[in-house]
Amino acid sequence: MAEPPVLIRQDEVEDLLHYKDLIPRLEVALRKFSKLDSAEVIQPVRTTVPLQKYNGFLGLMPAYLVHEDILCTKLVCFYKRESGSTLPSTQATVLLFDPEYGNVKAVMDGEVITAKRTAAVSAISAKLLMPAKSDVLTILGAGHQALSHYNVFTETFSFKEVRVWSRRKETAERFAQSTQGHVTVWESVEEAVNGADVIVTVTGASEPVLFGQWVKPGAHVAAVGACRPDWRELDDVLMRQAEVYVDSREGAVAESGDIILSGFY
Ligand SMILES: NC(=O)C1=CN([C@@H]2O[C@H](COP(=O)(O)OP(=O)(O)OC[C@H]3O[C@@H](n4cnc5c(N)ncnc54)[C@H](O)[C@@H]3O)[C@@H](O)[C@H]2O)C=CC1
Ligand SMILES: O=C(O)C1=NCCCC1
Repeated sequence: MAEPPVLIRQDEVEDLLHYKDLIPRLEVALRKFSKLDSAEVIQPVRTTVPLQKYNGFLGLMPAYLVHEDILCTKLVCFYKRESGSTLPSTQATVLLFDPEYGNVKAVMDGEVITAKRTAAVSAISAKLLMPAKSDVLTILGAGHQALSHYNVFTETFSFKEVRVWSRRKETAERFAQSTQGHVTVWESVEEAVNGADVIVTVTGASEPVLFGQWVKPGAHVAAVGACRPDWRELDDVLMRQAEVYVDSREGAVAESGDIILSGFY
């Protein structure tokens, strides 16, 4: 009989998962995953189960890395919360399987994995695509992803200025007080992104918050928040003037509201 699974708690994942290890591993995995007809990473577009009563979704995200023989799945519930709600917007668990026997070997907290994996991928995109001289980073949104993006972007790059905007100024101020380095708080998106070289959008918005007319030509936008077909963060002008890179075309056209609703595809 198989051993019962190991349980890896959130604080343990936090201690074990470091960007210096995560980024190179993700670069390798993304390179394989993004290949057309990749046979090395089997990762179907996730299945989502609507939780209409709670304004949320359950996402099932299985993946198999063939050569490494790693079989796992993330199970994530995510919600659109009212402003000021104290309920979590994301809850995630990652299961690691023994691919030969099919038993679960480890049950891991997925909160930190979600925060760090997502931010690390944005940092990889910036490494490849941001202007060579990037001094100003603007983060739109001030939640969990904002913090993980702040951490990895300041650990990986040398920005002269980091700005934050959130729809409630107090939330942005709280965020700025929680960071290691200095962050300036801005009251409007237009001002916050004026002259920014890199913009990270990590809001729970359903309508565009970032408009193309405000974005400096050549700036890099890491668009993270609008991960449902009817959610948006970027307007049509920005989508039309941008060169768009995605990890998975299949996933993007099924799930990205910015791509689908702008008619980009
Ligand atoms: N693409 C991906 O792989 C991932 C996407 N996400 C998405 O990223 C977004 C942020 O996630 P978390 O930071 O974990 O959430 P969070 O709840 O911790 O923070 C959300 C932030 O967005 C702001 N916000 C909410 N509604 C807004 C609106 N209508 N307009 C402007 N700002 C609004 C909130 O005030 C808060 O600052 C969510 O939409 C989440 O679903 C999260 C994880 C992974
Ligand atoms: O990990 C992801 O991918 C998530 N997508 C939607 C929001 C929750 C996490």
